[in-house]
Amino acid sequence: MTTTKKLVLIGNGMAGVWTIEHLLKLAPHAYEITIFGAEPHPNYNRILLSTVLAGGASINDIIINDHDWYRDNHITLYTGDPVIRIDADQRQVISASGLHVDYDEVIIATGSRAFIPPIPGSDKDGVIGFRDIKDCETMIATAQTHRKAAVIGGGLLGLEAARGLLNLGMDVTVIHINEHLMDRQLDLPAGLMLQEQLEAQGMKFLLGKRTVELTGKRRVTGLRFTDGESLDADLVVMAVGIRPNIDVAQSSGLTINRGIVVDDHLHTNIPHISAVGECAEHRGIGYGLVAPLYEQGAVLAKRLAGLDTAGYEGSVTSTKLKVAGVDVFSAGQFADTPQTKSLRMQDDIDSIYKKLVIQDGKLIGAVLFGDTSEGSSLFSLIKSGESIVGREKELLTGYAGGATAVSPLQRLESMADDEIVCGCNGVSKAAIGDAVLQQGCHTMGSLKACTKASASCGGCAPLVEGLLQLYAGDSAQVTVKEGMCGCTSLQRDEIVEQIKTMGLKTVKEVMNVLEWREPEGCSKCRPALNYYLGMLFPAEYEDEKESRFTNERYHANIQKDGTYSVVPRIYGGVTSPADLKKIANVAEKYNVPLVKFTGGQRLDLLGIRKEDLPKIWEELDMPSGHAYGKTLRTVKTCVGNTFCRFGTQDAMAMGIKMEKAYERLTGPAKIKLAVSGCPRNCAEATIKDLGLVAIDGGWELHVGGNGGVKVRAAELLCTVKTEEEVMEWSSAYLQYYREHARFNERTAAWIERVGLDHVKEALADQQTRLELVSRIEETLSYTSDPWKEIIAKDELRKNFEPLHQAPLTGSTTSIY
Ligand SMILES: Cc1cc2nc3c(=O)[nH]c(=O)nc-3n(C[C@H](O)[C@H](O)[C@H](O)COP(=O)(O)OP(=O)(O)OC[C@H]3O[C@@H](n4cnc5c(N)ncnc54)[C@H](O)[C@@H]3O)c2cc1C
Ligand SMILES: NC(=O)c1ccc[n+]([C@@H]2O[C@H](COP(=O)([O-])OP(=O)(O)OC[C@H]3O[C@@H](n4cnc5c(N)ncnc54)[C@H](O)[C@@H]3O)[C@@H](O)[C@H]2O)c1
Ligand code: SF4
Ligand code: FES
Repeated sequence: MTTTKKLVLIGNGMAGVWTIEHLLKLAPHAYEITIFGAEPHPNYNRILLSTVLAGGASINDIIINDHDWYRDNHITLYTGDPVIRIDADQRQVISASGLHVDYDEVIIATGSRAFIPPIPGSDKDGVIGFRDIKDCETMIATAQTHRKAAVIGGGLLGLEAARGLLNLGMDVTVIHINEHLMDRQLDLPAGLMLQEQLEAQGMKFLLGKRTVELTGKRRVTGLRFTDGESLDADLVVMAVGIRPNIDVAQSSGLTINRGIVVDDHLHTNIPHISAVGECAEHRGIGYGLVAPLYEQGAVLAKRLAGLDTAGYEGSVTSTKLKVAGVDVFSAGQFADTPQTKSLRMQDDIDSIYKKLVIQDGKLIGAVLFGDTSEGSSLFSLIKSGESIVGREKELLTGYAGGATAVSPLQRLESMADDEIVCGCNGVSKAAIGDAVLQQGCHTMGSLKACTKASASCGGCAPLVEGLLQLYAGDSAQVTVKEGMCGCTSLQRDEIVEQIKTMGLKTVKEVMNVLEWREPEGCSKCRPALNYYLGMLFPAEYEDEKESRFTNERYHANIQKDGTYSVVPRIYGGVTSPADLKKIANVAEKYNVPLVKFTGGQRLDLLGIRKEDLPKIWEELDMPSGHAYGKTLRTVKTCVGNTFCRFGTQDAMAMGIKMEKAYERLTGPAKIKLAVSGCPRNCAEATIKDLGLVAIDGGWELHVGGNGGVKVRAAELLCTVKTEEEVMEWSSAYLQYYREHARFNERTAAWIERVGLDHVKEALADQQTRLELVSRIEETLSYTSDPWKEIIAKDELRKNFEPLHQAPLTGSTTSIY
């Protein structure tokens, strides 16, 4: 007869208890289990403390296993009683309260604690880390009585803490030692984009700053920095990294380096004592994210269950910042080395950045900002180590589709059953398969409720969705794709309809009333709602600057080195000596590094510092060219019949008339126009959103063209005789597009989707056209020149002052 062995787990946290859960599945009756926890709570999801702080969940919501679970599984739980020592000779675990518990096997899973750097004053009241429920409760309580918070450390934890404190109504400044945020996960361009988006949410930053003292008597009142500057603060949250909890191991004679040294089977140097989680160090690495810890736990559980296991060989990690409204993803090695090659794509209009790091033909790292939809498939590629030769660029643009050697479906099929799909919640492929096939979960919602997959950071949602489709086939009801983003399942037309019928007037109101899943929305839905509201209520709606992308907030295009470009409006591409002189004078005075003609026949001044923008606009005294926004950009013209012997109409005059009529017009996406004086079409009018081509005795209106990534020839909408008719049809078409396209949808994609016949039909009736004309005219009547507005208002000018500007280049140094 075999006797049940005694297993003691030290540490009631995420890695340890997950190992026990796994063990119970593999060998339910093999051990009599005792768990010691230093905290007074049952096992909870530490990851979701950020969500609790941000107001998105309660403490109860984040409990993984309540007291009943321990009881049902015959586990003895001692909470609030830390273990102080293991007596390996006596095979006993000794707790602070004096308990001695016998063991056959013991697991140390004591995790980490927040690193509190030895800055003078860091022991004052009001200085805390962010690690457990207690810290979270302290922050929530402090926000009720105090206002100013400082977070030291601009990493994942610091930024999630800062977002939570903002939600609690505090004025929050993040102090970061390096020149860009999340320097352990992101490169400079992504770090800068992140900073811009968080600033727009109200977060303040002091970058490249080292704190030397926390001031105040008993309670902290402020911080002092090496450069002599200071900052007031009633609460200081330290988020500068973690240190493994090794006290028990130290007092028990285990081998310790930075963490408790373990081999591939999670053995320590003393028999029958294993370690798992953040307290363990495997092959010189201590992990600070749950996915690798669960992989360790799976190996340990198998070994303790007496099953063969190949051992743990280390993990590639991926992270996703859990801040609503910001999409950031980083996996593997993001920094360049002499052995690596990288591909980058930067879209400053929509604030999207992608970087792939490649070594020996394999993907070894990726950084995504703004559009993280490819995150999980890139991460799978990094983990699989398969060759990506020949499809690197498709992977970067996200158009890999059929070009991949292994299709996404094949990759999902070839995943091992015990591979973790949702790192945050330790959900394996097999668990998802079970939920779909055995428990009938055929929607993302039911799958989430059943397995918790995708319920934390959301980074695994595309992978979970792929598996849902793999297992459920045609009966999968994938709802996430239906909405305009993951925050809602409503489609664009439903949202616009609801805004109209319910008279919703602000982005916040729309999100509240239409029950957004993410209370703050995300970088996809916020700008979209802002546009729809402005389009529907041009007279009353106050544009929400924080919902706009960087370029539109600063009315200039941000460049890859953090400087801006300025493009003044030159109607129809026709300029004058006086305007050219103004541009030349400004370029000379401000040492503008580059002056260049754009593809749209304008002059672009590149390399301008943010703080110089208002002065330059003032001195130029020209209207904004809106080269940065989802607006009318340019009307390109040929010389037409004024000079050209082939010309049949005055293309320049027509182009200038149109540009004056529609300048400052906002749209779902940018809008480009052109006018050619004859069918030779020198202004390339047939690859524009709206292009006029002159013919004998009239004009052809071509629509839905595009000369960008996916070239599309425009289609003929109509042929008209007079300039008045040109303006009537143009206005009606542009307004119809404004009212019906999805946010971010260029006319080319829109017409491709709805069909030219639909547009022709919609505009066929003159009465309808005139109503559209009157609506576009009303909208245009409320617009004003943004540069002039900023020049005139001190409070707007202030936004351009170099407040806490990080140096734009330089090396990253670190820490402690
Ligand atoms: C706010 C926050 C957000 C996070 N977000 C993410 C995320 O989005 N994604 C991600 O992958 N990771 C995230 N992490 C990190 C993740 O929570 C940790 O990697 C994970 O919790 C580590 O698990 P662990 O079991 O090793 O340690 P823990 O979960 O810390 O558990 C260790 C437990 O042991 C207890 N203990 C310590 N000493 C003793 C002792 N002597 N006796 C008894 N008990 C003891 C501790 O009190 C603790 O309860 C986040 C962390 C925080 C703080
Ligand atoms: N979404 C997520 O995945 C998530 C969220 C929260 C926490 N975590 C995990 O929790 C752990 C702790 O997170 P973290 O952000 O503290 O660690 P981190 O090491 O990722 O970041 C700490 C940051 O603080 C900066 N720093 C260091 N010393 C500083 C100083 N004296 N002054 C100002 N800045 C300083 C560093 O440059 C670094 O960027 C990590 O393991 C992290 O992976 C993950
Ligand atoms: S499009 Fe015709 S009118 Fe215009 S420049 Fe070319 S040839 Fe001349
Ligand atoms: S990986 Fe974070 S929720 Fe699944």
